[in-house]
Amino acid sequence: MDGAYFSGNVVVPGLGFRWRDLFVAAASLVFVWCKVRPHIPLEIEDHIAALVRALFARVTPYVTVTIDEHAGDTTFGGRSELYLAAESYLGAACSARARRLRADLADGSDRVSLAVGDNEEVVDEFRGGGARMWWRKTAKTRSFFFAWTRRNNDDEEERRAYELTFHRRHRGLVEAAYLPHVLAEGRAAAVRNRQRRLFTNSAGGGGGAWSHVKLDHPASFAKLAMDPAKKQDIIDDLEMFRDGKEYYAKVGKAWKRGYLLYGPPGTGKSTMIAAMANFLDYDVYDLELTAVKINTELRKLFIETTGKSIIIIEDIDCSVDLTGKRNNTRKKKKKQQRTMIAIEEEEEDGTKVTLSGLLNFIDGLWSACGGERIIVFTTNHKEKLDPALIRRGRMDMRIEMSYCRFQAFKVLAKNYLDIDDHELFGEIRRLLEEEVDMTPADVAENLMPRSKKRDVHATLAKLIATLNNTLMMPRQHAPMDVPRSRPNEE
Ligand SMILES: Nc1ncnc2c1ncn2[C@@H]1O[C@H](COP(=O)(O)OP(=O)(O)OP(=O)(O)O)[C@@H](O)[C@H]1O
Ligand SMILES: [Mg+2]
Repeated sequence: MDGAYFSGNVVVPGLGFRWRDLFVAAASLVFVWCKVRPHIPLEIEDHIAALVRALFARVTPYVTVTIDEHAGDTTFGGRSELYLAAESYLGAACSARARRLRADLADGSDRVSLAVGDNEEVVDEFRGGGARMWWRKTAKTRSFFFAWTRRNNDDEEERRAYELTFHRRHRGLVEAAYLPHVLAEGRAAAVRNRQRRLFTNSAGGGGGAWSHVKLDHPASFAKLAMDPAKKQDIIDDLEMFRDGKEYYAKVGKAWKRGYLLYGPPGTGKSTMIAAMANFLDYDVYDLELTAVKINTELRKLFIETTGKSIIIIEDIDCSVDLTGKRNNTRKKKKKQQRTMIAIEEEEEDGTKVTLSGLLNFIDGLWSACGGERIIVFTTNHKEKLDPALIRRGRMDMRIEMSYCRFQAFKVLAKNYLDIDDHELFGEIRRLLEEEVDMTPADVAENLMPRSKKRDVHATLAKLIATLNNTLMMPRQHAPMDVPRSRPNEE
């Protein structure tokens, strides 16, 4: 007759009063509490809550860990890194099970991120359900005034925290494995949600400081016109790097990698860097060396870069004079109108940016400020670079961006005309492979439709005519021409 215990007139076993009385007493308590609560100062309410928790703690086997939003140090704007990681972790791993969520745009991003709402409880099954974790986000308003002043009180301060509750037998597991797991996964989710940024030190920052804009470049490896085998090598190398945290730690190397991209203008060096950043989901720091006056500024800029980033120094041969001899003819080029920085020898007083300063930063310094950074140099004149700058170990991969050959053309034809094959491809192949050096930028320009009505045949015929015209012109070996060669990566 178990069910009879719940009929109102039945006496609660062992206690000597009826269920109905128990129910009325509990309801009265709740009623009184609701009435009185708005008039209780929060400090007292906290004490009552602590008392209730302490009473419960005596009878329950569950342990609760609180992760407060505010932290002592200001690294994350005064917020606790663990709190932020827990927020991202729960948003990614458990929000599907939550019924009350908060949507937000992360830091000027277009991506909406979801977080678990206030006072919502979500359950996380760790180790395939072997350990159950209950998470609750709590938000309390702390006021130093009494409750009747609370509603319109601007001095109110919100205390947010995550409460993690688990069975006490999982205590060791939570400390040793679960919280580190939350931290790592939460950091990774935060990186995925963030708006990537393009930092520059030339605009606004006064040369010695970074300013940033939203990084939103459509480049991708799929759209990059180059030899497919070489492209695959680069993708493999980047993947190895991205997933190589443990490997770098094991061999005792700083988790960084250097790339040198060289080739004539318009062969896709800058496009390749954008594709790399998009592929890896990294930020980009575009370091304008000519805007940096002294080594100490350069050091500061390097230290301020964060992990998961690509630091690029474009046209390195124009930014730093590696021989100390200035070449007057180069001044004609727009980008070479920049002030040259004499770096032949490091100035005694350390007031100039020098080659040795640059090498020091590349080698030593950044290994001390965290990992996961890629540095990319670009140049139109590889032969003019100081061997010290591009030796193995500093530049791990040297990639030649070359004139457009047939395989690269096929990518552009797909991008611009949406075709995989055409009767004119044979002629284009012959011209590009055997006769004419044309940059992918120029080929792409010829493939751009001139009107809404796209005439593929006419466009390809026009490209052939342009290629033939180029063939007619006497070939100039401008100083920036790299010797014609098949794309090959060193
Ligand atoms: N390999 C390529 N694949 C696809 N598009 C390309 C390629 N190379 C050039 N382009 C097109 O040409 C434009 C100019 O290319 P990009 O700026 O990447 O050349 P670059 O090698 O960096 O030149 P520079 O040496 O002058 O800096 C790009 O916006 C892109 O549209
Ligand atoms: Mg470029």
